[in-house]
Amino acid sequence: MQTLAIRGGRVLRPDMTVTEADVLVDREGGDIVEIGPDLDGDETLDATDGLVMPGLVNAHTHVAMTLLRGYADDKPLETWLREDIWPVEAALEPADIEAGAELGMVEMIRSGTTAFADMYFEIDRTAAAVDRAGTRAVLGHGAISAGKDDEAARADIEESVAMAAQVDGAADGRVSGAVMPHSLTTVTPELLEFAAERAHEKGVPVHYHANETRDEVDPIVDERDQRPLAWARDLGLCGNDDFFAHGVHLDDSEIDLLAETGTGVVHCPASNMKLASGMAPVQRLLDAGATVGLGTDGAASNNDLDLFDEMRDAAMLGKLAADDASAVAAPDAVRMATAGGADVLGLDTGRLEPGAAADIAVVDFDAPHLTPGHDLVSHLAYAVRGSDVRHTVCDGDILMRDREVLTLDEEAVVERAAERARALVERAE
Ligand SMILES: N[C@@H](CCSC[C@H]1O[C@@H](n2cnc3c(=O)[nH]cnc32)[C@H](O)[C@@H]1O)C(=O)O
Ligand SMILES: [Zn+2]
Repeated sequence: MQTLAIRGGRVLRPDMTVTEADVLVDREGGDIVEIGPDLDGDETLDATDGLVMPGLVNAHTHVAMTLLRGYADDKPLETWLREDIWPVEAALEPADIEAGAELGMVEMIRSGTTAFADMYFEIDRTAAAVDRAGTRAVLGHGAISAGKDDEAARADIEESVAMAAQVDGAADGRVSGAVMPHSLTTVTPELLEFAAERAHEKGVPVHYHANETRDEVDPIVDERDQRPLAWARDLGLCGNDDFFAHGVHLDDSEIDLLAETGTGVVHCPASNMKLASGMAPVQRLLDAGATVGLGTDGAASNNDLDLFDEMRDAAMLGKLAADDASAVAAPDAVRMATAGGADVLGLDTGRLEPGAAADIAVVDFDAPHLTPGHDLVSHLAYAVRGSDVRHTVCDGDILMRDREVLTLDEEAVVERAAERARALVERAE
C-alpha cells in the first residue's frame, strides 16, 4: 500500500469538533486509513498551522460558464437567461466546454473543492477535464423543451439519458452520470415524467432547477392548484437519489415532502441574491431533516466557484430569511458544504473518517484574517477564503501542493479559457 500522511495539523471531525491529529491515506485505494497521532506515510503533506477538512462539495454548478463570468450581470433570471446567456450559449463549441471546465477545475482545486455536480452541454468534454484535473463529479446534459418542437424536445431528454450512461464511471470511476431536465417550467410535464422514468430505469439520479423564482412557482400553483414539488413528486422527480437546485420559494408542505422523500436540495445563496430570486428557508429545511447541500450555480451568476464564499452567504442569508441571528450557524454552513453536499450527491466524501474517500482540503490558518483562531469552524464559515487552501487531495491523489496545482498547467488553462471566451462572444454577436 502506497500511503500519504497529512501531518502536523488539526482535523475537522464529522461532528464539527477539531482535534490535533494526522491523517493517513491509502493512495491506491483512494480512502482514509487512519486518523490519529504520529502517522507516517510514504509521502507527506505538511499541515502545520493548518486545518485538515473534507474536500468541499459544490452540489450545483454549470462549470463551463466560467467563460461567461461577467458577461451579463445585474438582471433578473428570465431576462438574463433569455436575452444574454442562451443566445451566447448557442454559439458554444465542444472545445469551449473543455476550456471553461478546466478553468473551473483550477478554480475549484485552488479553493478546496474536490467534487461537484454539473448541468451543461457536451458533458463528455467536462468528463475529460475532470479526468485530467483529478476531481470528482456528477455530470448531466441539461435538456430543455422551451423553444423546441415536441420531437426535438424529446430527443434532448434522450440525449441526457444517453450522455448519463456514457459518462458514468469515467475518470477511473470519479465521474457518475445523471439525467438533468433543466427545470419544472422549461421542460414539458410529459418530458419531465419521461426523464424521471428513464433515469430510474438506468439507476441514475434526476437533477433539475426548481422553485428558484416566484415567476416559476406561481404559474404552477395557478394552473395545477398544487405546490411545484408536490407536482414534481407525482411526476417521479423526488426520489431519494434525486436532487434539485434552489428551492428558494418553498412552503411547509414542500419542506416536509423533501424531508420525507430524501430529495436533495442544493442551496445557491450567491446566485439567489445576485438574481434577486429570494431567500431560501434553509433553517426550516435543516430543522425538518432535509438533505441540504451548497452550490455556487454557474460563475455567470455568482461570480466565482469559491464555496467558502458560499458558506458565508448561506449563513448570512439564512439568518435574514429566518429573522434570527442564531439560524444557519457556522457548523450548519460547513456541514452543508461538506457532508450535506456529499449526501445530496450520494458520494462517500464530505466526512473525514477511516474508510471514507480521501477527498481532503488543508486550510492554512497562518494568516492575519484568520487570527486569533478562537473557533476554527467559525473561521471556516465566516473568515476563510478559497485562497487560504494550501493543499487539495482527491481520491488519494494530490491535486494541489503548497498552492501549486499539480494536475493541470494553470497558466495554459487560464490563457486558453480567456482566448476561447473572447472568440465565443465574437461569434455570438
Ligand atoms: N440543452 C440545454 C442546455 C441546458 S444546460 C443548463 C442551463 O442552465 C442555465 N442556467 C444557469 N444558471 C441558471 C439558473 O440559476 N437557473 C436556471 N438556469 C440556469 C445555463 O445557462 C444553461 O443554459 C439547451 O439546449 O439550452
Ligand atoms: Zn443552475
